[in-house]
Amino acid sequence: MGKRRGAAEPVVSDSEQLLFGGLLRYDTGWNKHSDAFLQLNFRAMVVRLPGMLVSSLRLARQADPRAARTVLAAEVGRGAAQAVGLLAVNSALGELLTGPDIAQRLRSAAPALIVVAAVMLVTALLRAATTYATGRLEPKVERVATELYLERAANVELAAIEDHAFHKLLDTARYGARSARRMIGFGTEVINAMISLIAAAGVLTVLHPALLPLLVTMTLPSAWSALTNARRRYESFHTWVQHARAGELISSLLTEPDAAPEVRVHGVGPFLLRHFRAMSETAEAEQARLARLAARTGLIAAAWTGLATLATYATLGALLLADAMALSVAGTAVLAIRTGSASLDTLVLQINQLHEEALFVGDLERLYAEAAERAIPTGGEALPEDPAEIRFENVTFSYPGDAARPALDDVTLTLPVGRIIALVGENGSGKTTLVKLLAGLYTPDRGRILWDGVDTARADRRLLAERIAMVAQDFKRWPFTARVNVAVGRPAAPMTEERLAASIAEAGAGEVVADLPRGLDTLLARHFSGGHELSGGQWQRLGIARAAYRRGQILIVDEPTAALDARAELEVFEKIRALAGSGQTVVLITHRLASVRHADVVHVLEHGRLVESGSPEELLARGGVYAELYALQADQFGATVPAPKPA
Ligand SMILES: Nc1ncnc2c1ncn2[C@@H]1O[C@H](COP(=O)(O)OP(=O)(O)OP(=O)(O)O)[C@@H](O)[C@H]1O
Repeated sequence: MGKRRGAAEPVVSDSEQLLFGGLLRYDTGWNKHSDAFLQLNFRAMVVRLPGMLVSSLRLARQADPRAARTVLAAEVGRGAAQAVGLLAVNSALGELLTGPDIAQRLRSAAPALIVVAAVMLVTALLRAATTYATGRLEPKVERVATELYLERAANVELAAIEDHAFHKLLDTARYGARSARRMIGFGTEVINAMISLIAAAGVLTVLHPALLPLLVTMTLPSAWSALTNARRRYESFHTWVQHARAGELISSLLTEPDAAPEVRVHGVGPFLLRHFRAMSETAEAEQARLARLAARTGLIAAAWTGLATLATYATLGALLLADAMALSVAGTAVLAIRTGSASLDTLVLQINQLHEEALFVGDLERLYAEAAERAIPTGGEALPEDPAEIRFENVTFSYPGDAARPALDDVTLTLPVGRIIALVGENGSGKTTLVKLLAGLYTPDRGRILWDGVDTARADRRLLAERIAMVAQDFKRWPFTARVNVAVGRPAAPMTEERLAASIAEAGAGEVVADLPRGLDTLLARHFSGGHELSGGQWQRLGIARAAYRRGQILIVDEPTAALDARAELEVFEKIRALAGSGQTVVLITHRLASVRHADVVHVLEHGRLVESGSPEELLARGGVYAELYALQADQFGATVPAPKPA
């Protein structure tokens, strides 16, 4: 489809430009998405109807097969009952309107009236059954769909999570689970309305063949208006989803504990609030645009319906004038047209709602598919049980969208197992990227990472992760108890007090835990009642305890002492040395070169390239980058303290 006429170029608001560096809206124009899911025309909707009904039924069966069967049976029953009811009413009317004696007419109509009463009773019972079963079914459907969503999302590669396009899909698909829930209700209504409409249409056709097309003509305008508005809403939702996320981000920054100190000291509150208002106003303008268009479409549809109604009654009048229809039949026809058009209206509205929800469920299904494509692969070769070394061979890696500046550029180095290996280099030189590749969080664009002879690209990624314990620079401070914060290092292992105590002792975190008001059961989230907050250094020790609890073959510690005081720093390095003494491989990233002197091997990185390798002594003697950085730090301590000025 071509670009829609009159679609103005979006204007970047000042807040979008200043805070986010540009437009936050996606171009979801019809020019870009010619997929079937965006083709919201009447034909496409009708063609997709069976598929939509089947997909909601499938979800329902997956969630609760018994409830699904009850709903289906009750709805089919209800539709059939309505058809029988309509025929009975028709026959009762026929008996009542013909014949000379009113008592005789009433007697003749009695059986049909009894059927009408019975049908009403059955309908009420079936409606109760549907209400109960749907009530049971809906939350389960939402849960099943949400679980699938979360499970798939948690299983994708880190690169997918960092990819903004995938994130957009995550955002939009989030609404799919709720839509799946709502589809159940709309699906049952559609089935019901369809069956009752068939009954009404049948009666009308029997009365006069011209009446059915007239009925359809009367209903078309509202169908068109509902569809047009649904398409606009859906398109707008997709365009604005990132903008909406940014608005939520700003509002959460105003309330979240991490930002609270700066919000207060730097007076960031009014600044954020101003931009929150500006962004909300931009979004409100879009809502106003949609409302304006909806009002206009509604008016056009109403005019069209008015004309069609006029045409219908004119036709009836003409049929009467031409003696082509009896007056009693015309009366029944008016009744049938009114009920028929009401039920057709309902049907169109329900199909439209079902279709709108199905679009969001479609997003969810696309997420399932894309997440499966970008999932961490399962299976693969086993890694050697006791490798002698891990080797990076000509490894090059660029972050997505930044291919011109590789974060690692043709790096070849060896990590001897059972030793302390230090990675050194200035900010942004690629140290963290290197350990992320080692941990299998990313895979090299070129080159290989070999465990003895086995290329990790072919290895089972889950087995690789099994071997790694990592204290990342920004390790997660889980808002749970201290116990969980340690044991989450290996959640699959049974949580024993011995293992916890040993890891805490290994990390030198005993004092931190002892100082907590409820020991390991203290909740480490200030914003919950009974919650407690730790200092940066105390958190760091818990982070190291978590890595110790994991008992991985390779321990990666990225800046382990950044938040530690001088004494604690010494202690942590002692612990790390002891770990290496017990055969553990430690890959250490640190800027404190004094602590590096206990490493067995030091690799120095610069702009993503390996520039030096060797023991600390060798590197000092060589007088290269390492020696220069070392001298810079040593100088700071060597500088004489200025003598106090005489009073
Ligand atoms: N998730 C990411 N997405 C895109 N680029 C990234 C990402 N992480 C790091 N980079 C870029 O890769 C380069 C290397 O970063 P890396 O974090 O590996 O450096 P580092 O040596 O660990 O730095 P530091 O000493 O500051 O921790 C930098 O230019 C950085 O901007």
